[in-house]
Amino acid sequence: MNDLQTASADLIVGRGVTKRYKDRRALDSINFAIEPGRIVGLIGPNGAGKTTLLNSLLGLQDFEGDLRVFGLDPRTSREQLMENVCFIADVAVLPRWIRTRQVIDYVEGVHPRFDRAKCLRFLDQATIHQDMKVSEMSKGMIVQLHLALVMAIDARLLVLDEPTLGLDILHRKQFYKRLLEDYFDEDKTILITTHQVEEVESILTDVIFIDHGRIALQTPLDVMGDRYTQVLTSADQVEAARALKPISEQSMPFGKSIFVFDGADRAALANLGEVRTPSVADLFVATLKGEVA
Ligand SMILES: Nc1ncnc2c1ncn2[C@@H]1O[C@H](COP(=O)(O)OP(=O)(O)OP(=O)(O)O)[C@@H](O)[C@H]1O
Repeated sequence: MNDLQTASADLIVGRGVTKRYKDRRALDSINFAIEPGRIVGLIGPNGAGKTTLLNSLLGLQDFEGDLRVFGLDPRTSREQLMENVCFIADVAVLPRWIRTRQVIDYVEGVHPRFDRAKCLRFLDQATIHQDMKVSEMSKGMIVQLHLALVMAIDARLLVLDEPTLGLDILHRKQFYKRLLEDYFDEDKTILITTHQVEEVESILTDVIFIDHGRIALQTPLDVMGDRYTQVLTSADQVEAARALKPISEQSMPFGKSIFVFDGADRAALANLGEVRTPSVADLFVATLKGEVA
């Protein structure tokens, strides 16, 4: 077994991970695991602990508990870890004065697995030339530049922290589509934090909901439909639905209500109204706030 293989099948494993700031716990003894070959959405409201968790697993800050990434402790093996990790913060951070060539020089200098020729091929496709300044690029071109940089790094773990902040919906969708089509394969794992659940959910294989420093839910999306059911009822079925102990309830116009159930029998729920699997966004709100978006 080489240094980057883990004893278990998991790429990242956290046990009792805690981060304290004086008397506040930004991470409160969390347990979680991420398998290789997955695209995981780390989703939580402001101040939930997303950035704290990313910083911990990237070795950027100290914490208590046990956290392994490729079997390595990020506190002591950050350098070795970074050979297989690519971390990109939001796409709006490039300084406007910088030229494409300078950005490429920088990434080449800091990342051992950056392939310059590959990056240039992606940029050619996007018709971004090397002397162009960021200030001369449209938002869409900046997205392409970021993608070219990301996709030219042969990292086994890609960590994206709010990658599309500041972009319009078309460019946000374009970013995720290309990431999925041109970058992702089963040897890679992508961890994305975002508030914009709707547009990322179509590419995710798993979600981790985090709130107040705790994991509220961790589930692969392909089993989510077996566990959670959303039902739209008319007014006369509301009491019957409540009796089945939904995890959330929301009133709708014309006396209708939307309920989300955890682990209830779908056939029984079908008698109450229109049944479907909740979206990730609906489930997120139901899990965290007890009402459906
Ligand atoms: N350096 C720090 N000193 C003190 N408290 C901090 C520090 N960094 C984060 N916190 C606190 O830890 C908690 C989690 O913060 P974190 O930045 O991880 O949240 P987040 O989920 O990334 O939020 P956002 O979506 O708003 O970026 C918050 O209550 C925050 O105030």
